[in-house]
Amino acid sequence: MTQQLDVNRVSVRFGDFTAVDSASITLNKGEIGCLLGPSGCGKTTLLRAIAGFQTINEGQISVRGRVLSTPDMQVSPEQRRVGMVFQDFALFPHLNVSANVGFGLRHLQRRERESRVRRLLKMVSLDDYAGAWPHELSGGQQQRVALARALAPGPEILLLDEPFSSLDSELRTQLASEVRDLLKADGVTAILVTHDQHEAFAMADQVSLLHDGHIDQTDVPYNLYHRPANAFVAQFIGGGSLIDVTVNADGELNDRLGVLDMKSRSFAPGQQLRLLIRPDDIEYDESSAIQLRVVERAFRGANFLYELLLPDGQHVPCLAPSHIAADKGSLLPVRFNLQHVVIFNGEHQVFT
Ligand SMILES: Nc1ncnc2c1ncn2[C@@H]1O[C@H](COP(=O)(O)OP(=O)(O)OP(=O)(O)O)[C@@H](O)[C@H]1O
Repeated sequence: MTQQLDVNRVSVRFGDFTAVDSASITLNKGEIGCLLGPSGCGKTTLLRAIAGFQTINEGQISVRGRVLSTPDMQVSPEQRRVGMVFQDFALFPHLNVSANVGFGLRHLQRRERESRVRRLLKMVSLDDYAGAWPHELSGGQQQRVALARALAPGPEILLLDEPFSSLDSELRTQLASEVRDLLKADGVTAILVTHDQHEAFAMADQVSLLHDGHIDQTDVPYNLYHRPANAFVAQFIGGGSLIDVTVNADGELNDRLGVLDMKSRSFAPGQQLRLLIRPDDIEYDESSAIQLRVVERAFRGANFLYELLLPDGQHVPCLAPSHIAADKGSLLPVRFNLQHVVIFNGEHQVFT
């Protein structure tokens, strides 16, 4: 497979502060990557470096084998064949939909330009809106126009910077998977920046989770969830809690969790481990003898997300149907149902 993007050990510093720390990403042609992470982790800085708006202090960025950035050299953004879609649509308000999409195609003959614009509008299902003005379109439609405009010149790589964040959350995930289908159908290589894991999972083939400027893990969404490389990834993805546990004399973890057989995992009695508890690992069960006190609760529509207190003072999350409405301070009968046991020894996951 042809390698399209190669970001090789790139660092970006602002004075003494390292915003991106030796980040590496490779994408093959047609692959969709994602930079995911909390605010301030360096996502936008890295994307800007790939676009050519940001100088780098270490490493190298290449697209299709052509070196675009090193600490000593930087190809300008216009010469990179990189398309960009931003959060705020940024359509030209005085141009209609067709003219917006055709904006980067002015070098083409009129007939060729019109036919490419038609094809792109069809691709984003807006062929009936060619003559419409941006203000006549919904947010989702405007973002599809912005996407068609960015794709019009045939970029070698498309960069999407929080493209759906001004849309409401339901539309966001839906549009993310629609855009994925469009990019896949056209074989476009793309990188999405987002802090929303649902958007990341709906759209990307591989997700790089950034934390304080460095990439903690690059993986397919399934592995980020089920095989998190470290405690940060485990807690960021899926909103879990890591609790301290001790292996008992029989080689089991059995205190408040019900028995988990650790024998096959070669842990020594007395060994201290950390166990990842995700909200859906703890179920409401009115017949259970385990009763945990409610510390916090948040209404999530179909569910309540509870924070529960373990006898030793640690907190765990629990997702319960919203008809189970236990007040703060009351006891909730629960059962641990650990579908996928994720165990950490110190910072690192123990693969079992
Ligand atoms: N031009 C700059 N000068 C100094 N510091 C900067 C500059 N640009 C970004 N930073 C700092 O670098 C860090 C990373 O910023 P960046 O915008 O890349 O984060 P982000 O992950 O995209 O965050 P967000 O999701 O909030 O946009 C932040 O601490 C930010 O304050």
